[in-house]
Amino acid sequence: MCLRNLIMVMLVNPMGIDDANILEKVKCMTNILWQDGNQNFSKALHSFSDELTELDQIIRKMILESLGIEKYLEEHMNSTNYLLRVMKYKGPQTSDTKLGLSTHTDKNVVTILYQNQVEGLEVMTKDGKWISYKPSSCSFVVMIGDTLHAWSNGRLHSPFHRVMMSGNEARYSTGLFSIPKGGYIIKAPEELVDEEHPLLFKPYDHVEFLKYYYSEKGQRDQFAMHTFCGVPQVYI
Ligand SMILES: O=C(O)CCC(=O)C(=O)O
Ligand SMILES: [Fe+2]
Repeated sequence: MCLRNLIMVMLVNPMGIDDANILEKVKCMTNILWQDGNQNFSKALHSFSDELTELDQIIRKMILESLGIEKYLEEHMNSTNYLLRVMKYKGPQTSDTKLGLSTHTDKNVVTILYQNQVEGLEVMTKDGKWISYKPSSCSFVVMIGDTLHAWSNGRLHSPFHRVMMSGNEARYSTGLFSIPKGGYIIKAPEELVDEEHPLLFKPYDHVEFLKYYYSEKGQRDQFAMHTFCGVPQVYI
């Protein structure tokens, strides 16, 4: 079991599919799970991922446009792959609240979450308060990850979030994660760095960062990105 799964050990069972927007890649996974490959399931997962990939790109385009740096659009879109994670959180069978998924920030670019009617997702506000998300069948949660926080030189914030569970019902959720390709160097565009906005993170490779994040030290480090490549700030 990898460390990523160890932190999820409490109530959640995740399954991840790399490149879920490519049908053949989804089939590789469903062929392992079902003898006949379960075509309906693989098609449903693929078309869901495909639609969310489009949504991810619309969101990222809006962000780049709002920051006035559309010229990086193509590079930005080409720098990522997509992972779909499907998760089941067991109901803890008690009215006490139990930790389903521990507090973390996402490490990727953008995450799009969708879930059934069972509540549990909580997001931390900037003043440190937890707010809970009330799910609805027609809403998605968009979460900014550490990569976009670093790339935007802090203009976008990657919030701490967690899942808290109570009661008997299982919570099912899915997340589509846009993830930087290995070897692609994440570096804030020069347009976003100036005297008022000094560089927050040194350029880095996401795969190298993940090696640190999944190390024993990294797993205990809530500010892993800062430790790994943060630029110490001098306040005068
Ligand atoms: O299940 C959820 O809604 C959240 C999952 C999550 O935060 C994650 O996989 O990073
Ligand atoms: Fe998350």
